[in-house]
Amino acid sequence: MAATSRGTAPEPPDVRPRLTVLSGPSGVGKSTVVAHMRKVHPEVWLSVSATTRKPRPGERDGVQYHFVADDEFDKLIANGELLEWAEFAGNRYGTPRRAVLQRLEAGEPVLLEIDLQGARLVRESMPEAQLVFLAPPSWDELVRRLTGRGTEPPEVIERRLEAAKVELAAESEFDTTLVNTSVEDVARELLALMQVV
Ligand SMILES: Nc1nc2c(ncn2[C@@H]2O[C@H](COP(=O)(O)OP(=O)(O)O)[C@@H](O)[C@H]2O)c(=O)[nH]1
Ligand SMILES: Nc1ncnc2c1ncn2[C@@H]1O[C@H](COP(=O)(O)OP(=O)(O)O)[C@@H](O)[C@H]1O
Repeated sequence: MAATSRGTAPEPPDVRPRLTVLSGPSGVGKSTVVAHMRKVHPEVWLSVSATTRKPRPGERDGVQYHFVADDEFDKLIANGELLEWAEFAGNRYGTPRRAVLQRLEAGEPVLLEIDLQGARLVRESMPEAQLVFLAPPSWDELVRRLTGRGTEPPEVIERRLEAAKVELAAESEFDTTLVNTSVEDVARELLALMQVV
């Protein structure tokens, strides 16, 4: 043992709020869980992504997403303004870098709700992030939820179900799996993982 380390106190536990990444197949209930969590704990900060997807009815710019044109998204990438980005089912999605880093530096927990490719990129650039996988109770229930939401035409649902198969196969890459049977239970478990409660 090196002399300099003798008698030194053990490292204090790492109490820095961590970056938490929530991922899971389209239709599993990520947005529903996050909306419930924010209703119960409005102080929890959720990153608002930029996307080239068109808004769904009821979605507002700057709330669910920053809805941007293709060339604007190109600029965000070129200027290094995205922490990560990915193409998902024909649209691009990315996490604005500055806002996330500012919150983490201010000591606040941060939640990203992003796809599998984005989760992998975050793991590479920020290995201290915790990756949480939201799983459906069953494949049939996932199909029911995605179809029942009624926001996408059949060909888009088909594309998202193809992506879902890939996402489900990657569950073991995540630190924790939460099965979305009850929105309230999952939201509570997620808050506990984020050390909010
Ligand atoms: N990589 C990445 N994925 C994102 C980002 N924002 C949203 N996503 C993911 O993109 C996918 C499609 O999102 P969306 O079109 O809103 O559909 P929904 O999640 O099925 O309601 C989901 O898996 C989201 O988690 C982001 O900033 N980066
Ligand atoms: N625990 C749950 N039980 C039943 N239905 C759910 C549950 N969680 C979400 N849903 C429903 O499933 C559909 C997809 O949820 P959504 O939050 O849009 O998924 P995602 O954001 O993962 O694509 C919505 O119609 C939502 O109301």
